[in-house]
Amino acid sequence: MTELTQFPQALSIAGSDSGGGAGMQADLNTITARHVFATTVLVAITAQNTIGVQDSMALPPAMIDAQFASIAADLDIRACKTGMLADVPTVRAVVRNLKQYDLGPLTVDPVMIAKGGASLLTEDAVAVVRDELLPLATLVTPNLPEAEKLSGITIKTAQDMQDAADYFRGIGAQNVIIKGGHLTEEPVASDFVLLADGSSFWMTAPRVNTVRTHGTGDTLSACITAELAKGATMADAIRTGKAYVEAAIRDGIIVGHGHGPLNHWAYAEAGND
Ligand SMILES: Nc1ncnc2c1ncn2[C@@H]1O[C@H](COP(=O)(O)OP(=O)(O)OP(=O)(O)O)[C@@H](O)[C@H]1O
Ligand SMILES: Cc1ncc(CO)c(N)n1
Repeated sequence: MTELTQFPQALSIAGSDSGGGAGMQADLNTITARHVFATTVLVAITAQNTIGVQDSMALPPAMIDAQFASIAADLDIRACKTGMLADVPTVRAVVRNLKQYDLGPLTVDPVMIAKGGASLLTEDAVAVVRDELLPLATLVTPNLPEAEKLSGITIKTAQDMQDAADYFRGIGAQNVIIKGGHLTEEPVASDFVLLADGSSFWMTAPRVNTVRTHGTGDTLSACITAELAKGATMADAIRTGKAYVEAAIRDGIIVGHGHGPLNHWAYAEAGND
C-alpha cells in the first residue's frame, strides 16, 4: 500500500495589505507559486495601496492565540515566517505562540516601514523584536534601515553589512541576510548572507530601475519559507528566494499608480520548476 504523505505546508504570520502587493498577500502569492500550501495567522489589517498606508489596526492577542491553536491542532506546518507585527502586544503574542508550537524553521522579516514611509511597527516594539523574537529566528532578513535600527550600526559599506550580520548571529539568529535593496545608487542589488555554520556569501542581481518594488522583502522571505517547507537546505532556499524576487521585479506588471506589486508568475514563466 502506498503511504500517503502530507503536501508541504507553510505559515505566514503577518499583516494584510488591502492593495495586494505586500504583507500577507505577497506571502500567499509567493508560497502558492512555489507549490506549497499557505496558511495564515493574521495579526493586523492595513488599508493600503501602492501609494501608501491609509489606516491600520492590530488584532487582539487572543485572536492571534486562537489562530495559532487552530493551525497547530490540524495542520503539519514545516516552515513559518513573520512579517508586519504592529506593536508590543502583537509581538509578545507571536513570541508566546512560537514557543508553544513546533512550526518548523522560523524566518523573521523584521518589517518596520512600508515603501511609502508609513510605520508598521511601533517604536517601543523594536527592542521587543530584537530581544524576544530574534533569538527564536532560524533566519532573519532585515533591509538596511531595519538592520541599522536593530543593531545600532550605521551601514554604508559592504563591511558594515558584514558587521551587522555578525551582530544578528551574536544575539541568537542562526542565519542572516542583510538585504542591500536600499543602496539605490549601486548598479547591483547585493545581499550579504551569513549561515549558521559561519560560512558567508554575497548574492548579486542587476538593479532594475523601477518603482514597482512593493513587497520585495516579503516575497524574498516567503519564497525562502516555502523552499524550507519543501525540505531545501538554507543556502539553496536563500538562492531560490533571490532568483524568484529578481524575476518578479524584472518582469514587472502595471498595477496601481505608486510602488507597484511584483510579478509572481515571472519565475515560473522563465522556465523554473
Ligand atoms: N530595484 C531592484 N532591482 C533588483 N533587486 C532588487 C531591487 N530592489 C530590491 N531588490 C532585491 O529585493 C530583495 C528585497 O530587498 P529590499 O531591501 O527591497 O527589501 P525590503 O525593503 O524589506 O522590501 P519591502 O519592505 O518592500 O518588502 C533583495 O534581494 C534586494 O536585493
Ligand atoms: C501589511 C504589510 N506588511 C509588510 C509590508 C512591507 O512590505 C507592507 N507594506 N504592508
